[in-house]
Amino acid sequence: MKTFEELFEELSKKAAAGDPNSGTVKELNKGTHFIGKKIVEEAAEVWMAAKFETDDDTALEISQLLYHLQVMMIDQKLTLEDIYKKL
Ligand SMILES: N=c1c2ncn([C@@H]3O[C@H](COP(=O)(O)OP(=O)(O)OP(=O)(O)O)[C@@H](O)[C@H]3O)c2ncn1[C@@H]1O[C@H](COP(=O)(O)O)[C@@H](O)[C@H]1O
Repeated sequence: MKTFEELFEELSKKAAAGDPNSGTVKELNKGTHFIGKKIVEEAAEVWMAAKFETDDDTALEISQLLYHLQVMMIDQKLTLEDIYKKL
């Protein structure tokens, strides 16, 4: 189990290191348009899981949406603080 902050730190380090085995690095290399499409896709999966699947399925889809949002934050060079200031 990991927190939102721990995941962001992990992804930021992988991005900085350019780890070739990292799915995050591969996704970042595909660019903003690709990441945006993943966010829209995962958001729809959250909606469908909430409507038709179990709580556990919905939690999984929400975790995946949060992951892709973090990838977009890194792509856009946004920090956690940048987001928290808006909450
Ligand atoms: N939390 C996640 C995470 N959530 C979602 N995903 C990615 O998002 C995809 C979502 O799965 P879906 O089945 O919905 O999507 P899909 O379209 O069927 O799958 P793809 O064709 O996109 O692979 C997964 O295949 C992963 O590629 C994630 N990839 C990585 N992480 C975590 O990120 C960290 C770094 O991962 P790496 O960069 O790969 O080392 C690790 O701690 C991982 O646990």
